[in-house]
Amino acid sequence: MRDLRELPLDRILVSPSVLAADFTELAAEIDRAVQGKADLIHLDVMDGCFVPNISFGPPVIKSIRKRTELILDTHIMIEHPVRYAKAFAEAGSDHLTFHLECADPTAEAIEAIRQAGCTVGISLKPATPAEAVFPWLDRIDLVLVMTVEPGFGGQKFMADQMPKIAAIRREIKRRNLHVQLEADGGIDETTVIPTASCGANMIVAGTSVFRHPGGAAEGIRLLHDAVSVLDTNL
Ligand SMILES: O=C(CO)[C@@H](O)[C@H](O)COP(=O)(O)O
Repeated sequence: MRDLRELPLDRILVSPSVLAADFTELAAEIDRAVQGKADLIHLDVMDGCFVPNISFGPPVIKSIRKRTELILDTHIMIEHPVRYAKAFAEAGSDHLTFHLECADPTAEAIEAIRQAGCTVGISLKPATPAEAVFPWLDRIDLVLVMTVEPGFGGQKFMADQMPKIAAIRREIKRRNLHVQLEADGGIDETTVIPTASCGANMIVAGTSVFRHPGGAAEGIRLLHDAVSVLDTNL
């Protein structure tokens, strides 16, 4: 099963971001996340234009694809998703989340990603209000709320994004939509609590997983343990 639409909506899922992994042993890092019961693998693609950083692209994704059967949850922080959707799909991405703030028209980006055979997500930078994604909710599979400015791992969690997560959760519920609500940036076993309490059911974590002194599996376990006692009301 490699279809994001088949993942549960009523359970907290963890998507470790390989941006924080040790790239000299990427295969082993992926194995550790899989053994630690990651639900997906999060891939942060940065083009040096949409965000002031460059990470990796299709060749690295192609290598990761060989290592795991988990859904490759690919966050494309790029200006032109329309131009590159097919290349990411061919490399092995199952899901592509683009930014509402990118240079391409939103409808065209959604169409290009569907045409490429991937499920579709829209991400919002911290300054973009929740309401901006509402017109698109019935055409996508996932909303990604950034809890840091996109571009770098290891930043401080922005608690002021919690009302946005809560507002999007309310709208998904009100319209009874099948949409995953993901949060990303600065999430660890402490900050996951407000994030999940406000209604995010998919958690991206880089530093707290791949840089955990006890290893990636321990980082994932701590996130799951932290939310296991919550009444998340998803
Ligand atoms: O998309 C991004 C950054 O732009 C994130 O996926 C971060 O890379 C998450 O890393 P941590 O904040 O958990 O270190």
